[in-house]
Amino acid sequence: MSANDAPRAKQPSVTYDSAFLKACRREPVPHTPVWFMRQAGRSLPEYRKVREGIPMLESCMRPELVTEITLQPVRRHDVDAAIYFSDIVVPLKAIGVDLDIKPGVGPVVERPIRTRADLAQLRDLTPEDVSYVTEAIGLLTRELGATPLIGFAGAPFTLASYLVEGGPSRTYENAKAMMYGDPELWADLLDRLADITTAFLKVQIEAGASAVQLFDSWAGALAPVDYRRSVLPASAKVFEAVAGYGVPRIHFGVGTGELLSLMGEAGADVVGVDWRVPMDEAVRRVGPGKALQGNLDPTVLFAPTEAVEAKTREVLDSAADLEGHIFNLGHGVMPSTDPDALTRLVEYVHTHTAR
Ligand SMILES: Cc1c2[nH]c(c1CCC(=O)O)Cc1[nH]c(c(CCC(=O)O)c1C)Cc1[nH]c(c(CCC(=O)O)c1C)Cc1[nH]c(c(C)c1CCC(=O)O)C2
Repeated sequence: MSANDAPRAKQPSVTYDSAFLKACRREPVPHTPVWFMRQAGRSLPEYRKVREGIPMLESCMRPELVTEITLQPVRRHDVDAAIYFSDIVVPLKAIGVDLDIKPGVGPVVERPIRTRADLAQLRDLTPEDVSYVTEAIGLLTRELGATPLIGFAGAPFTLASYLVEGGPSRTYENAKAMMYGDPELWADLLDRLADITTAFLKVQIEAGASAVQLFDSWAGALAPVDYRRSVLPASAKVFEAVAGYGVPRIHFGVGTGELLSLMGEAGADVVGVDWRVPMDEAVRRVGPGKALQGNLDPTVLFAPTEAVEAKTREVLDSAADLEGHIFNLGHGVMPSTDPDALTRLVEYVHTHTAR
């Protein structure tokens, strides 16, 4: 099936005119829309309460719990979009990869993928493998009404980094050794992950997600030449495969200042920017025709309110000439962030950009 034959998403028309989707489409907005990566999670006491005694991956498979956790930051902060509560390794778990999310560590893979034979761990993902996602998104879109829901998945490189290393890494030495030493195996691994990621995004869009974000969180570890040759083709395959749905596609990574133009080239409608590159410079690197998302340093929220406001002003000023700007942090909310600081930040952006 080519991208253009893709079934149309069950796009709830009530979300179409939201500030978030307008900004993604680079249309005029009533105010700059705001949401936060990792807005659902450990910064919220109500999250810690409902998660008590339930392991992370198990919580991702309970539709009522997923719905409640996804809605918590929307109720509390008045953000312009919800992000589906899950994790990038959920689709891998769903096809039977032996992995767990260890508190304070992150995803840990029992049998890391190092040889061609290890690829057998990765079969195709079917909607039945993640029926709880379809169910949760059905519940969520009803509750959310006019507030758009963002679906997401891990990009092939970031997923591969966990699968090859066996867990979080600072250097990605095993993944890079495969990329340089056995380019064919590497390309086959990323291609298989692209198909799994595509299937997972399609489930979310067909269930009612209004936009999707591809997290290539660790792509910043790569030089542009290696990103273009060994990573971009797999991410581009994902973006192309969901293009026909017409929902905005966001592409995000950390430390990707030198990759911004390539990340746009991969096929995104919106490029996420971390805090290291100001938005006016980011737009020059990405080029015309794409909206940008970002980019307040998440650690700024630990400073007094006046400092948060001054740094927020800087972001808004550097984004003032953008055609489409979605305000976000440059990476996820840190667990020890004061949730009230997030609520104040949303209100500040809304009032200072009201048109
Ligand atoms: C790299 C990555 C992962 N997971 C994710 C990424 C890409 C985003 C990024 O760059 O931060 C994506 C993710 N993970 C989670 C979300 C929820 C939705 C949201 O953004 O609000 C999203 C979008 C929940 C989660 N994912 C995880 C938690 C914490 C687990 C818990 O609450 O018990 C949550 C709320 C676990 C996880 N999962 C992962 C890590 C590094 C960790 C943290 C480990 C730790 O410090 O404990 C892998």
